Amino acid sequence: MPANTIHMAESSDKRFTDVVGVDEAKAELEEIVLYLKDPRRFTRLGGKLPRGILLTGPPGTGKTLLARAIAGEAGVPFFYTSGSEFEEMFVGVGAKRVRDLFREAKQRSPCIIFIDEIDAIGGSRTQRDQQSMKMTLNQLLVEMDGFEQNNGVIVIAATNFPEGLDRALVRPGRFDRRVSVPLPDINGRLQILELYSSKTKLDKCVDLNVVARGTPGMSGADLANLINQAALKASLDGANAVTMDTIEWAKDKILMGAELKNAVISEETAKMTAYHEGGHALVALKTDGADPIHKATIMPRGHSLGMVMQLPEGDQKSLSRKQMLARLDVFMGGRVAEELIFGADNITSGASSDIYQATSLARNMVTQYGMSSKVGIMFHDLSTNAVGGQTKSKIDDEVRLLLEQSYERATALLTAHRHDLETIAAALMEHETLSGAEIKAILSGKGLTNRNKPKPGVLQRAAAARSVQQ
Ligand SMILES: Nc1ncnc2c1ncn2[C@@H]1O[C@H](COP(=O)(O)OP(=O)(O)OP(=O)(O)O)[C@@H](O)[C@H]1O
Ligand SMILES: [Zn+2]
Repeated sequence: MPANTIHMAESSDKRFTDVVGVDEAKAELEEIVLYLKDPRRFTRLGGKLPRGILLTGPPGTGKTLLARAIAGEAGVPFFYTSGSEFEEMFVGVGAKRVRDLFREAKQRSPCIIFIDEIDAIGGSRTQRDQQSMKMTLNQLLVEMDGFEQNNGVIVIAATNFPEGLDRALVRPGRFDRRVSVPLPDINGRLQILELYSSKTKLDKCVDLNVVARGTPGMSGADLANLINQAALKASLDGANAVTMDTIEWAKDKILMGAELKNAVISEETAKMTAYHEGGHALVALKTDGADPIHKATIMPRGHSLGMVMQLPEGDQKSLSRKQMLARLDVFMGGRVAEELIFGADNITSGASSDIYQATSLARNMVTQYGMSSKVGIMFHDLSTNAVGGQTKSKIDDEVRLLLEQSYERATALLTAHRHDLETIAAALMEHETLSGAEIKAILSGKGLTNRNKPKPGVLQRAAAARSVQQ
């Protein structure tokens, strides 16, 4: 096949309603649709557009689908390519392909060029032929630099590894708008499950809220697959509807097939994480000098099962001793909560990063900030041999003391407010993510007011209506 006929424009029948649970990304992309519908009018009215848009996020979260939906909404041609495709057939033709692609796209404008896995040409690793890749990448940069604002071609690229991209690609005037397409939260998962089960007959025992709660870490593609597998199994079994058991079966099947096994967490782990993060949050809330909580979450991300994010107030170039002690206490809060609720035998390794951070802070207090009377106001450089054995052990004693006292303060605090800890943990298990304000509202008994809780979808409402009737 001659290289210049390889790029065929598709017409997309996808719409924004086909992509759910990623509302923020959709909102950010809406103006692109307006632009594509009438590029000249848009720019005449003063609209400024990014040249290229980078969709970032884990596999299967709907990046390709979103790009197709933009084309569908705007009614413009969609050129699909993937980074690996440029090089895979004949090494060295990548640059020519890029040139051909853009030429064709300009002829069909307004239109969308979508480049999946852009890291395959724009990344630094895994390339067989560095020289050829560079030429491909350079050609892409040349094409993008040659764009005029109103020529009607929008380039959208997707990657799972934005960090690995060549700097030149993300410079202003190139892929200068980044839109994140994250794994869906509980509400998003519910919407995706509803979308894909709308054409499937569900038994009334199926509560998609429960399924959504039990599938953290799954992407949209996983959830679509979950419903599909369950429907297949039900029809093979000759059943006339998908039951909760069938869904459990499908979930196991998917988890076994994927590395997701670690990503999707068990109910038990979720509970442990909820108390752990709840412990951090409650100590932060009740300790004078601690930074305010931005949010707490038990959504797994990377290697972490959850986290509490704090927002330091103002611009903190230096911290007081009181603020440092508060930080130590907040670090301790996670482990202390685990121990308090589940017993000393059941504490987990989940606190290892907390312990590491607390220890480094305590050590800095002793060796760099002159905050230990026993060690004195003196800088000790532990990375050299300049610190004698006796001093070293004195330093260790002081660090240990700081950590132990902090552990005791956190234990006293969480023991006294155990009920609040349970309230936060329960709310985290229900909602996965809570803002600082929401945590305060829950503790003051106000509950969550204007939060878009997982709304009972059509199917649940129907199921609820059925169960009331019976
Ligand atoms: N948010 C979503 N809403 C509806 N369907 C989704 C969503 N996310 C994923 N899907 C389903 O999963 C399929 C795969 O998603 P898609 O190819 O768009 O993911 P991607 O983010 O481009 O993944 P990759 O990084 O692996 O290319 C879609 O065709 C769709 O069926
Ligand atoms: Zn922790």
